[in-house]
Amino acid sequence: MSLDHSRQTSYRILDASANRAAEGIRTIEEFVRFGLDDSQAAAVAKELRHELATALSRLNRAELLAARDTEGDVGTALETTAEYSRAEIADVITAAAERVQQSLRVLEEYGKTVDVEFARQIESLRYRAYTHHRQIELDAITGSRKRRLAEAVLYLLIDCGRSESEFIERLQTLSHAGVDVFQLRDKQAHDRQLFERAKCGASIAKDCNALFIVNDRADIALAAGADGVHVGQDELPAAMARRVLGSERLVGVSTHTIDQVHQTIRDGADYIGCGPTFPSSTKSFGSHAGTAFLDQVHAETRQTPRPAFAIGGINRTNLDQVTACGFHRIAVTAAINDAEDPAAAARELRRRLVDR
Ligand SMILES: Cc1ncc(COP(=O)(O)OP(=O)(O)O)c(N)n1
Ligand SMILES: Cc1ncsc1CCOP(=O)(O)O
Ligand SMILES: [Mg+2]
Repeated sequence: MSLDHSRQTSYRILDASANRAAEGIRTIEEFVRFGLDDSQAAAVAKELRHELATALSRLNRAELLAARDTEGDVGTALETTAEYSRAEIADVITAAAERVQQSLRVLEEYGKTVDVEFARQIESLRYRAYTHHRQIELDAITGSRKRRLAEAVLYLLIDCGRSESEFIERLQTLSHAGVDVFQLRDKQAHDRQLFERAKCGASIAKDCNALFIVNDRADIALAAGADGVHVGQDELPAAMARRVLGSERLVGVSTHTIDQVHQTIRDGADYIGCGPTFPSSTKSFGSHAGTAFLDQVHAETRQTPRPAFAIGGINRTNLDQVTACGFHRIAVTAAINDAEDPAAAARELRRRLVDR
């Protein structure tokens, strides 16, 4: 092969692979943006696209275009049946992620014959794309809400607040301080106010990468676009809440006995609240399930993993008793909302839940 022909072959391969990589990255970016509504992941996806464009700008575009010969490409007629079998979005993402990895690898290898620095940039992009796309593939398969729930340790119950602006500020401050899940629980608020706050809270929480759950009301959770609902033992059964919300959103259920835990898991709840653990200034109870219940849940639910949040009177003073039961997820109201510095309280609780 003459030198000229060899260079033209490299450019022809680079041109085709660059297009495939860009298409694959864009396919995944669209899912992150419109399917996951995940602003952080969308920003990373956009960065990857720009990194590819920056690396490609090192190549001579005129040479790339001159080398392009789609009509003469013997590979265009070869299509596999697999290319047309995409039963679910997860299949689309898997195929796109594989396409990106393969085409970046091709760019890297043939790029070495043209510009070593280009090959280096592509290699670093390939690693970044691998990590990013792996997470998105997981999200597509398991659902991003479930993944974020699985990672959550600090869950805060909040009311509607004095005003919408105060509510927004509280959500933003506390999510930055480490609250993973917010639950709108306001027994005094009218439906309209609950709906308005739920709508606003769901949108703010999404931007902050936190989950937003509505207490008791599956209808309001759905109408407001919240991430899920939390129901108690005397409220809508989990299966009915699921019917209202569908499989994409989360259903959490309060449990006070081990039988309820087993039943709740059978009913398909995504997480459980376990308590009341200690006397609470937020809600009064005739009796408390206590830490003995937490011990029992921890011992019996290791085989059926569902995130379990201890609730009821938990604060910085008694937290160690909760973690000693093997619980590293808590749901609180007063410990954060009534603290002199709620953000500092959230940061401390989070640190102690994570540092084991
Ligand atoms: C996370 C979490 N766990 C338990 C509860 C209590 O729910 P419920 O028993 O329905 O009581 P109310 O909150 O409705 O008074 C919860 N809200 N969140
Ligand atoms: C709603 C609820 N259900 C069981 S305990 C509780 C209140 C939780 O708030 P606090 O953390 O202030 O006890
Ligand atoms: Mg309830």
